[in-house]
Amino acid sequence: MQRTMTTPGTLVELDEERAGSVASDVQSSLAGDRLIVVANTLPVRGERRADGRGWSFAWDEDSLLLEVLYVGSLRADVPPAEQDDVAQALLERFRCVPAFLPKDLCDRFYHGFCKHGGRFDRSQWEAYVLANKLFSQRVIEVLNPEDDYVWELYRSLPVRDEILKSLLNCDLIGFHTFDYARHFLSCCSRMLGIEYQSKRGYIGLDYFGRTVGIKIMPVGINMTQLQSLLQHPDLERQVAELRNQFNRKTVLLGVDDMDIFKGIDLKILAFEQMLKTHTKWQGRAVLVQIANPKGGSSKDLEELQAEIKESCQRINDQFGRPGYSPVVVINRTLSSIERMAYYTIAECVVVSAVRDGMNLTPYEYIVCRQGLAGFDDSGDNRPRGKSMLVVSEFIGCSPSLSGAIRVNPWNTDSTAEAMNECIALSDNEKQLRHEKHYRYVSSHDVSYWSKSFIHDFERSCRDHFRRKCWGVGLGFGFRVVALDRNFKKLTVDSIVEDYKKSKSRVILLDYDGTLVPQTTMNKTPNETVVSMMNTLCADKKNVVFIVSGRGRDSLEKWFYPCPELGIAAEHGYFMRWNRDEQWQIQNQTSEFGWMHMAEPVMKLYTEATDGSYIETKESALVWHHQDADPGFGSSQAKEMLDHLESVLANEPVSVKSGQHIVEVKPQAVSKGFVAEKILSTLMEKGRQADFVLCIGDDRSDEDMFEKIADIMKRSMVDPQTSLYACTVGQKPSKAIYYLDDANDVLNMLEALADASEEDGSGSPEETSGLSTPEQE
Ligand SMILES: O=P(O)(O)OC[C@H]1O[C@H](O[C@H]2O[C@H](CO)[C@@H](O)[C@H](O)[C@H]2O)[C@H](O)[C@@H](O)[C@@H]1O
Repeated sequence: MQRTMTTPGTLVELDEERAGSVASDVQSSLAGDRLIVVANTLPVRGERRADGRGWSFAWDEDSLLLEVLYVGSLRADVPPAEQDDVAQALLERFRCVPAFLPKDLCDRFYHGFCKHGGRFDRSQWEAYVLANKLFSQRVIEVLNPEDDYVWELYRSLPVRDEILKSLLNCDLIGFHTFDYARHFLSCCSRMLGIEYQSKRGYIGLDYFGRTVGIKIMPVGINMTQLQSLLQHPDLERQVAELRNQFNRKTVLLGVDDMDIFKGIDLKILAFEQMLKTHTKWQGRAVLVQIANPKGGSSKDLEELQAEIKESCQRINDQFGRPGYSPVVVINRTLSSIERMAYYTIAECVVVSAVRDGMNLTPYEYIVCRQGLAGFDDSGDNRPRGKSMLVVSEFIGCSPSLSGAIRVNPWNTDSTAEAMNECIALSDNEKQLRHEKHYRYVSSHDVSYWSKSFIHDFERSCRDHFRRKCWGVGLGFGFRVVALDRNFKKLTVDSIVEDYKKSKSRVILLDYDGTLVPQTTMNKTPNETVVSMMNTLCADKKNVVFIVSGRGRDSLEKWFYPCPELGIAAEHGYFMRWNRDEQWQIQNQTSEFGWMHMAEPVMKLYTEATDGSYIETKESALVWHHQDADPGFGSSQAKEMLDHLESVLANEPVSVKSGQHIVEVKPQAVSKGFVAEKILSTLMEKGRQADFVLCIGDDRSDEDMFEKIADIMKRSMVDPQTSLYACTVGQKPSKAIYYLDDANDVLNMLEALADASEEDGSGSPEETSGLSTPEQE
């Protein structure tokens, strides 16, 4: 996040000095453009020295190493007294900034919250929040908001609102697969009502004035690192030992962390099934399962381990013989070289996780099976390696491995068949599949992935230098908001002051979402609103209008007790200056043949979208989807908007979406024209306005804000006019002011009502007069 200023509560601008005051000693020693990677664990392994004095650290060769500054936790329990020294050493030697998480917190946040598939546990969620807080404190210590890019690597996203909204403070959010991104986008739509747009191949979500980029790119492995391990002198020896141990048997291999999502139990059952149905493999095939212990304990994990043990016992009893154990489970963490030796001898790797992030096991396997041989000299550029994969369709690497056999791991029979097919295929077929995979894995490695991300990252942040971002709120309420430089909260004192000074005022008020909250079921204005309208209207300096998309019947009924109130209904198709006046009809629109074209289209969508309905107004048709399934309703609305636009392309209408509605209305009708009409009528009567207040919450109100700004330029109002164009809710708008909600609007109007004079006082020449042009 660049150029972001953070402050609790409402919008208050921080000056550059204060914003930069988070700079620490660490930061000043690492000045310049930097990328900070925040991840659960640092790519460093730490061990207490044998003599017990101090610590030794080394890069973790299983991690993805990038030339960046890392912030993350350390996989070692460092006592508080030693933490400062360890932090200093890690920063100087590894560019790593450790967040020291107490072991108990680590267990609850990672093994508990992130890895537990059962019921929601609030204390684990609190641990997750606390752990993230500790991470963020470390990030803040080293962050230079003007120069740094922060890249956060999340491993799981199991909680809804808070995590979703916090994530949307980012500029770019990456996913390994389209499938994961699709779920995320659907959550944004269903929970927050935000729809994505796709422009030139890039997906973006508009949120609080910013565009949050969505990137889909699976991570790769570190080819350089793996290839150097392939040259390790121990590898050849270890491969030879394993070949000897498995003595020409066909090895199927599983390499997984021991946790409840990896489907190790399902894999073993499928292997048993394969031995039963394809008996030729009895005595010839071995399943080697490396189960890397990850620490942590739970009832689920204990049950799983007991089940695995029991299955292995059963299979080995039934199919084993001297010198042959069909299932071998290795319950320890292997060194990288040992693991590579197993990959090298395996005919097939089986990944049967029921859920996983990316899972790079198949990628490592493919590279090991290629070995250092490169391409042979037969001239056809064909690698000599053979590799076969059975992969769960629920893991991130699955879509990239087009030569693998994809399975639903819950389906034991089909996984068993896939295992058989993999090992039984011809060598030629195995080579072709391997070739395809190797080309992909070797070209889409981690450096390709990180370059692509950094490129998109820079593109997403490019705009920041032109716009102003603000940090608003605290904790989970924190949002990054990009707004126009002049956008500010409307303060009651300043508007009241201008109100009192002015002599001819125009007050234009939208209805839904402005005078009544969008969430209220009963839309009738309450007594306070009615009485406030009357007080404002009683001041002869005021012209007050309700400017709404609603039909004239309801507005007329609701505001019957307000005889002096002007009403513009159906976005101004109908207008009257007070209750005694006849409705004026926007006379440029008399052709409504388009309704016969629009209605059947809306009917189609209504039939297909449970909870939706059509509202037929005198000049417009509205399709409502507020009561439909949120995700489905908004996707149908999008589709309908396109559909109507193409059907009505040659008609004089506009098709617009609003708060859970899609509306078709005459082109010549808009709230902007209403504003223009009122102000020009007053000007013609020599009562140019010198105070204009215009408030609204949705897109149709933006027409008013735009038109009023234009009117100011065209001198239709007094050059000294106090112009208050105000949107409801902090969001990008053509208005210069905002109020937070309908409550704020009512408080502000109440202050204006209090400052009003019942008969407008002043001398007659000073008043604008409320009589309509017609009455005069
Ligand atoms: O211009 P406004 O005063 O903001 O009115 C705009 C629309 O208001 C009505 O729709 C709204 O209320 C409906 C419930 O009464 C709700 O279902 C919908 O989502 C809201 O947008 C009215 O029915 C529309 O014709 C107006 O255009």
